[in-house]
Amino acid sequence: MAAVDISSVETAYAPPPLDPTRKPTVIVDDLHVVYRVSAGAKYDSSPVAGLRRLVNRTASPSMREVHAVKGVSFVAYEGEAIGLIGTNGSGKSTLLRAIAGLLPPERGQVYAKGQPSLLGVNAALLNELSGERNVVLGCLAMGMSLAEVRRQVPEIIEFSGIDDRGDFSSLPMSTYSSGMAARLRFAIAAARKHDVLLIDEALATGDAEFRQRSEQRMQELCAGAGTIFLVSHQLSTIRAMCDRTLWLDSGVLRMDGPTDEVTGTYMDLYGIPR
Ligand SMILES: Nc1ncnc2c1ncn2[C@@H]1O[C@H](COP(=O)(O)OP(=O)(O)OP(=O)(O)O)[C@@H](O)[C@H]1O
Repeated sequence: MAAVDISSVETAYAPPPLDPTRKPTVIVDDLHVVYRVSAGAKYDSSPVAGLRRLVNRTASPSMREVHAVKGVSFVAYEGEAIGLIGTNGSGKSTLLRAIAGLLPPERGQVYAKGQPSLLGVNAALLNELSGERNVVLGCLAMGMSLAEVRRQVPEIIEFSGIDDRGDFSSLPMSTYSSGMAARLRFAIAAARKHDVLLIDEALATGDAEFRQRSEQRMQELCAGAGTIFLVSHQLSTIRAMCDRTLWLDSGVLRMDGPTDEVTGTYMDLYGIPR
């Protein structure tokens, strides 16, 4: 994507005021996330090499820092569906992982109601197990009882639509297309009520019909007082599903506001036709 001058957005941006009448579900306060990676190409990161360095008291090779999220602050409320947009490497996935508690803040704080669930394209399902076994495992991992899981399995498989063209639920996940796997992941996650559900591009590989169904399910989750964060490069998906959008650029929160306004400014800046 061509370099653009973002300074006009920076100066125009003012964060939305806090709303004391609504219940917050996620508070992110001046969050900074830093990755540390070895700068040396020949760096041996194995435990044995680490122990050797410890015993010999040799210094670790130089580490490079990637400051992926820089001073992000916002408050999310019950019933909101919030889109996260930004170019590649702008820090969207890092922010979601920090909200899920999977990455420690370098500075600042994340406060969240309950345990936010991260539903990503890399969510841990086991390729060698059948779709149905993965549904059982996924539901148990989300804390459902076995009786509840047994009740829910047929409904989850039906919602995912993986059996629409044959009995795929009894086949190993390794035989699924990426779209089918994404549909199953979403169906599993959507089977439970979440206080905070974080979705990272999981819907991008689903077809139009499934996107419509998942949009409806997301609206139901929000109506049940949950908060949803959705990372997507598909601005049409964000516009269809989210009432509010955060725009990240190089780890900095550039805009936070109504989806139409934020995506409109983003599209104008990058010359994307509306
Ligand atoms: N595990 C990691 N180790 C080191 N740096 C990382 C790691 N993961 C991400 N980064 C860096 O952090 C920055 C933000 O990456 P992130 O994946 O959060 O961006 P993103 O907006 O989700 O990108 P995309 O749209 O391409 O998925 C990038 O500079 C990336 O190179």
